[in-house]
Amino acid sequence: MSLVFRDLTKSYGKLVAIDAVSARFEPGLVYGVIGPNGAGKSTLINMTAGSYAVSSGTIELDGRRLDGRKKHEISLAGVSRTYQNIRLFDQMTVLENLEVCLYPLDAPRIWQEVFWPPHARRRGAERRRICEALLADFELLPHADKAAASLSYGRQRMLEIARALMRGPRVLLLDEPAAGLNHAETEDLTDRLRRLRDPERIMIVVEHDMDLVMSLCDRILVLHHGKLLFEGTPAEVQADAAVQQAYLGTHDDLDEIRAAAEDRRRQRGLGPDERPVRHHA
Ligand SMILES: Nc1ncnc2c1ncn2[C@@H]1O[C@H](COP(=O)(O)OP(=O)(O)OP(=O)(O)O)[C@@H](O)[C@H]1O
Repeated sequence: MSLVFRDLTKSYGKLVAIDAVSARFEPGLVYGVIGPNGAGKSTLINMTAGSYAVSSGTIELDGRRLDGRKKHEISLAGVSRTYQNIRLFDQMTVLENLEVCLYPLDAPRIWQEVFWPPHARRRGAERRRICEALLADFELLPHADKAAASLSYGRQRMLEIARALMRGPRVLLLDEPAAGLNHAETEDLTDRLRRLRDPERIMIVVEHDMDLVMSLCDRILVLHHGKLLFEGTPAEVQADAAVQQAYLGTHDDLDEIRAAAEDRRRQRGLGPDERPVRHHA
């Protein structure tokens, strides 16, 4: 099983946001996608998840085209995602936010639940058990019956990731999962994402937080103005002269990445991140 981009391109009018990107993703590995603001990272995620149409090129999973398919079809093919801006059902409970993911799977048998109450009760209990197990993994079980909107920002992020896992995705796309989290929450998130590594799963993480990317990912893709500038291990990315020169190596560019991370925190009404500055290059 692999996910393959071939000459993937996305244009918005005259702006080419993703420019002939080719890449292959293998299961069992965690991939980081980095690049300054506007490099095209979210566009890549949005095309893979079917939120944005592809302008040209192809996306294949297991040799089958994903591009051109509808969002729910791509989801059923095993692709799941989280969003840069958290998208939960705010008024629903934490548990209900997970439960809704199971209804489409139950849809073919839903008439049994309508006409046969004991079956509905049994299946309802089963759904609850599945959701509670996942909530326990994410330490959210004590909050199961609270409204999602009442959770702290960090817990909402965790709930969104838990929701993305509900159908056991083969491709998990995480768009800036650390955005707006403080230092301790980011470390906790990094540990959790490490535990989601699975021999059957491809994980792709778009992130500005270099500590998270460098410590979590097996391979990193560097995007620059929509083009794939470099792909390699964290050590290779940090050591590559071209990447250093074009992206990581200058303080201006590192400052640009940090400014983007701070920007995210400000957008979410959080204070500045006070962790010590660490240089990776
Ligand atoms: N729906 C859209 N319509 C028009 N232009 C868009 C749209 N979405 C993104 N763009 C543009 O495409 C380019 C790539 O944007 P994208 O959000 O993919 O970058 P990014 O690397 O994820 O940036 P950031 O780190 O700020 O999230 C940017 O110039 C952006 O303004």
